[in-house]
Amino acid sequence: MTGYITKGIGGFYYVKTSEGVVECKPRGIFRKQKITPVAGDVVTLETENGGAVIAAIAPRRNVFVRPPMANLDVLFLVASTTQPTPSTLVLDKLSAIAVDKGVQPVIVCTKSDLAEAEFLRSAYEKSTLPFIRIDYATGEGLDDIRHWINGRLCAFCGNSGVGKSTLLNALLPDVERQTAAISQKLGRGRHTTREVTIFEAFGGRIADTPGFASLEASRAGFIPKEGLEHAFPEFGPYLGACRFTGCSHRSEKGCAVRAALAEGKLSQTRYDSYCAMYDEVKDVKEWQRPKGM
Ligand SMILES: Nc1nc2c(ncn2[C@@H]2O[C@H](COP(=O)(O)OP(=O)(O)OP(=O)(O)O)[C@@H](O)[C@H]2O)c(=O)[nH]1
Ligand SMILES: [Zn+2]
Repeated sequence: MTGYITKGIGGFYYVKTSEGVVECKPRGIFRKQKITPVAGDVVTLETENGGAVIAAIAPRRNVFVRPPMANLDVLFLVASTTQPTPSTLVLDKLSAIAVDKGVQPVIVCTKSDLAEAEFLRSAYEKSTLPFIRIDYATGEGLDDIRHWINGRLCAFCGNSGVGKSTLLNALLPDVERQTAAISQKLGRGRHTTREVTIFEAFGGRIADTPGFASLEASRAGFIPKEGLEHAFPEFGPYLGACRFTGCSHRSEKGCAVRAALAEGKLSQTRYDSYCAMYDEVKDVKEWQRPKGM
């Protein structure tokens, strides 16, 4: 029997299969191999001593350590127009890590009733990142989010106070009922919201990830300087067209990326974020790079 892990608590895992949610433990072999199953993992279950055990974990498309989850398709980067003030650098760092891990970032702008969304919209207009403006008065943007969720495993991340819970509740008014239903099945009295929990909704899956509230780019991933240009997908058409191979796109003559920027084909804030990220990693030596990210 196969399924995917919806939640893991205290060494137990809850696996959604075609026959419902099954509580199980991983086989001892995983501990020996130092592999920890995480929410989102696709697993094969077998019966051992009358109980279900995780016998195999399918190869992961990607994995995050904090919050622990695997096989993410879409990361919604939630930013508010104000309160808190948005930072394109933070958004660009997180989106770069997402792209580097093969996750589609989608920028979601909240609190459009409190301040203009124009600053954020124009920052992403020349990027390839989808930009969704939410307006609860008209319902604008909510269908776009539902479309992105359809058929995919998604998570929401953003600073405290940007409006993630508000958005989730607007999308899924019965979220509390679902949470209750799932925790009842979990039994054992372990009712906690600290763990990643995956819900099914809108033809896809949403990971409720408390940890993504404080997702810190520096902990979530490390992109070496050679990889950085690929984490800004809109640079793609210009890569390889620079005069010098190995061009860092900062000050070299004949740089096609800078030419595109000068022609207004690229966003200045995105380019500035690229340069800031490049500066942060340019002197990090091979042996100093964080492992396992
Ligand atoms: N005016 C306005 N207020 C909003 C909007 N979205 C959220 N808020 C308010 O902003 C505050 C924070 O919203 P939350 O949904 O709790 O934010 P969060 O991102 O879940 O915050 P954490 O739980 O701390 O991570 C609440 O008082 C919300 O009512 C919006 O679109 N417009
Ligand atoms: Zn260049």
